[in-house]
Amino acid sequence: MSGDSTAPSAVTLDPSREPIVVVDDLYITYRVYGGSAGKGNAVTALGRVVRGKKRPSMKEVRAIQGLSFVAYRGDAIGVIGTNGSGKSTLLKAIAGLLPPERGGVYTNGQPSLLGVNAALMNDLTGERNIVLGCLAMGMTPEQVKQKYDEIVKFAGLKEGFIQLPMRAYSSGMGSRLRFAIAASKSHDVLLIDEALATGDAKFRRKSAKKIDELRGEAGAVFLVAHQLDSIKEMCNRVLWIDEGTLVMDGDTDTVVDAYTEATGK
Ligand SMILES: Nc1ncnc2c1ncn2[C@@H]1O[C@H](COP(=O)(O)OP(=O)(O)OP(=O)(O)O)[C@@H](O)[C@H]1O
Repeated sequence: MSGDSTAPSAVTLDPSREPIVVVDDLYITYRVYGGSAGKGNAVTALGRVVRGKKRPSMKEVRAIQGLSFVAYRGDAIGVIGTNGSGKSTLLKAIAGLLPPERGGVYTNGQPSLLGVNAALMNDLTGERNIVLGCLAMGMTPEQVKQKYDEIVKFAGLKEGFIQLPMRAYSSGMGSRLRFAIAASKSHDVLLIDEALATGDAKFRRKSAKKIDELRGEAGAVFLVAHQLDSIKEMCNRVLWIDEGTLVMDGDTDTVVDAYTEATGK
């Protein structure tokens, strides 16, 4: 190392393993425009341009600040950190949903983000959501038919609920169905953001087993969860991030123990 504090944090590759995700000196910044100049719609913006006024005040939130690591085939990586440390931002960046300010994310294959707000339609029945969700993941109608029963069984909803609109589901039921849909297909890179948080202990055990299977077929799995138990059950490796920087990257027990000691959680 040169000792230059602005030098990018380098990624080191293990040549004996297949890299699936490379995050290289990644910076993500959100820009939030202040409210003092009125709402930011097109009319007010045009008015400002006509009157030669400046843009409303803008605040930058540096959510990820120079993060680097490599995920290899078969890795199940837990991402931990306190509220606002940048976990969800990192997953969205890996999914390609946020442009890097600097640095880059390279994935070998298609990333799929399964989040608490994964796009299921509240007014449609569970049944319709399964069909639409599977089609959206690229399955053919024939494949959807083959997978349908397995998804319903895995979600394990109470009798009859699959025919009800999803707005009648509890948050736990919704997250079970979301997970069941996502897990019905193997993914190159599967990103799970708190989607299992509302499941009960039995469902979490079932999910842990499923994630293990997916790890076998998938490239890599990432899991953001506040319950360290889920991370311990499901992950072989953990990234601890704080204020958008990497505090520790290592095997699950070592990192979770260090995190618990540092934060008292
Ligand atoms: N859409 C957004 N616009 C502006 N700032 C944002 C946006 N989303 C997140 N942030 C900010 O970016 C930082 C990281 O947020 P992020 O949601 O990634 O954290 P997190 O670790 O997932 O938090 P939590 O554990 O509370 O879910 C925080 O300071 C947050 O306020």
